[in-house]
Amino acid sequence: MDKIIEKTFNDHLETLKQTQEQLSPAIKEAAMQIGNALKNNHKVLLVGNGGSAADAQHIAAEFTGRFVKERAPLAAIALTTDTSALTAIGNDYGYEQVFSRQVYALGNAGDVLIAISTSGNSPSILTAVTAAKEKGLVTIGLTGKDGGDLKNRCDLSLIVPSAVTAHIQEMHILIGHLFCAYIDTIY
Ligand SMILES: O=C(CO)[C@@H](O)[C@H](O)[C@H](O)[C@H](O)COP(=O)(O)O
Ligand SMILES: [Zn+2]
Repeated sequence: MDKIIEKTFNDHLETLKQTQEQLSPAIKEAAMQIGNALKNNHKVLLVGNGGSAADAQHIAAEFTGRFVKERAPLAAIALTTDTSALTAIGNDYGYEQVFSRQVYALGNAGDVLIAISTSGNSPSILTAVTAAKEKGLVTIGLTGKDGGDLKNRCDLSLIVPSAVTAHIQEMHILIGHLFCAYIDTIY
């Protein structure tokens, strides 16, 4: 176990360093797009599966609640939380459409979709991005590995330089917190 702990910390630190070096400008750009949308009375939608669903919810809650600063509540919704919508859409149309149908229903031009997928290949995430593009949303992909299909479908793709799902997720939540830190500076 000692070896596992040491290796995991070291891998995490290496991923952290590479992510800072490679993604800092893209993180800033994405944060500014989100801030711009919110300032123009648009909202942020978030999607993800498994651990990334938890990340989507975590980030949405920082916006509607607060991150660090006491500021106005901001419009963000994780499309991963409504079990009635998820089970109805999944049951009637197939799991691939659980997020896309909600994006068609709730998304408006100028809103932002944050699509979180470590592989960049989850069909439910790819269809959500397709729906978002059709409706004129700004699409930001948080991914990893080789970026998968998500890489070329989003307006902005932040590809964490790691092949390990857990470390990619660890960077995604850090990136989410950086979005929140930027938003705190403009409100
Ligand atoms: O948290 C983990 C693994 O660390 C899992 O729950 C993981 O999120 C799930 O297997 C997801 O279905 C993976 O999907 P994706 O990140 O490739 O889109
Ligand atoms: Zn996980």
